[in-house]
Amino acid sequence: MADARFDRLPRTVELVRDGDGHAGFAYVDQRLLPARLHIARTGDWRAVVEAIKTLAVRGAPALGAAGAAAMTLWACNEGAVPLQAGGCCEMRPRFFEALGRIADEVADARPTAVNLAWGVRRLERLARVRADEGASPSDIADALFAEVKRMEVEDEAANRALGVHGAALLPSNARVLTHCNAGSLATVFFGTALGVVYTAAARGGIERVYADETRPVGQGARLTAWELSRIGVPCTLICDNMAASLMARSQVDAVVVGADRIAANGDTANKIGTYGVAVLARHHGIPFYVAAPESTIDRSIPTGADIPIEERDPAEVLPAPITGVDVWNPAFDVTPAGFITRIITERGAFDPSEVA
Ligand SMILES: CSC[C@@H](O)[C@@H](O)C(=O)COP(=O)(O)O
Repeated sequence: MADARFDRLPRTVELVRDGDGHAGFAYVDQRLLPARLHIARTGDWRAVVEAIKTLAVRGAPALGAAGAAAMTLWACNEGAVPLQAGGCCEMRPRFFEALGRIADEVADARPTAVNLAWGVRRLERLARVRADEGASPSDIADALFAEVKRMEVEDEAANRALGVHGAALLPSNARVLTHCNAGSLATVFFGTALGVVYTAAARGGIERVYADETRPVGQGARLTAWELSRIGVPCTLICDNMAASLMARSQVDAVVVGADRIAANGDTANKIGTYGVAVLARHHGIPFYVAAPESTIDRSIPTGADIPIEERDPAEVLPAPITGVDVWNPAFDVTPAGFITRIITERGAFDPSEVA
C-alpha cells in the first residue's frame, strides 16, 4: 500500500495561527462521521472543552493534543493580550492564576484518558519554566504554541513507530479484530491499534479487519469502518455480541486495541467492551495486543482499580426514558494485565509486567 493513501485521511486535530498571531484549533467533528467529513475551527478554548465533552474530538492521544491546544488558545487569544498592556511583571501572577484554573477545567473535561491531563500538565510545567526565565505572558503563549506543534509531530512519530513494532507481531494475511476506534481519528494522525494495521497492510499483511460496532456510541461502526474504507483496508463490521462466534469459527488471528490509560502493573483501561473481548480472546487462544503511546502509561497508578472510569449520559444507551428503568453507562472498562499478550508502544512490544 503506497503511503499516498494516507492523504485520504485528514489531520484529526491541528493548532494553527493567523498572520495577526490569533490562534485557532481545527478539528474533525467526529459526531458527523461517517455522513460528513467536516473540519471545524475555533479560537475559543471553551469550545474545545465542549468538543471534548461531546465526543466531537475523542480518542486518548487526540485528547492530549486538544487539551494542550485549548490552553494555548486561551494564552494566545485572551491571556497574553490584555495582560501585556499592564506591563508583564506585575501581570504575571494573574496570568498564572487564570492558566491554572483553565488547565484544571480542561483536564477535568474527561477523566479516564490520561493523555488529556498529561498534555495540560506538560504545558503548565513549560509555562513555569519560561516564567522563571523572565518570559512575558506573550512569550509564554508563543512557547506554548510551539510546544503543541511539537506534541503533534511527536504523536504521529510515536504512532508510526509503534505501528512497526506491532506489525512485526502479526502473522501474514492476518485477520484482525479491533474494538472502538484507535485509528487516526483517535490521534493527531495515523492511529495506534489501526497504526499497527496500516503498517502491516502496507506490507500486504492484512487480509481483513473485523470492526466491533462498539455500543453505545458506535465508534467502530461510524469511525473505524469509515477510516478503513478510506484507506482501502478490507473491513467487516460486526455487532459487539458477534465477536465470540467469529472467534469460535477461527476467523480471528489477533485482537489489536488501543488504550486510554495503562496502570503501572499493565492493567489497561479502554472503551467499554474491551475486557469482554480480551476474555474471549483468551478462551479461544488468540493473542490480544494493546497499542498505545508512552503518554498513555500512568505509572503513578499502581493497578487498574485506581483508574477513574467515566460514566456518561444515560441517553446514549436509552434515547427515550422508560419509567422505572435505570441506565448504567460506563464509557470504559479495565482489562487485567494477565489477559494482555503484549503492550506495544513506540519503544517496542513488552510483556505487561514490564510496564513499571
Ligand atoms: C487510541 S484512543 C483509546 C482508544 O483505544 C479507544 O478505543 C477509546 O477508548 C476512545 O474512547 P472515546 O470515548 O471514543 O474517547
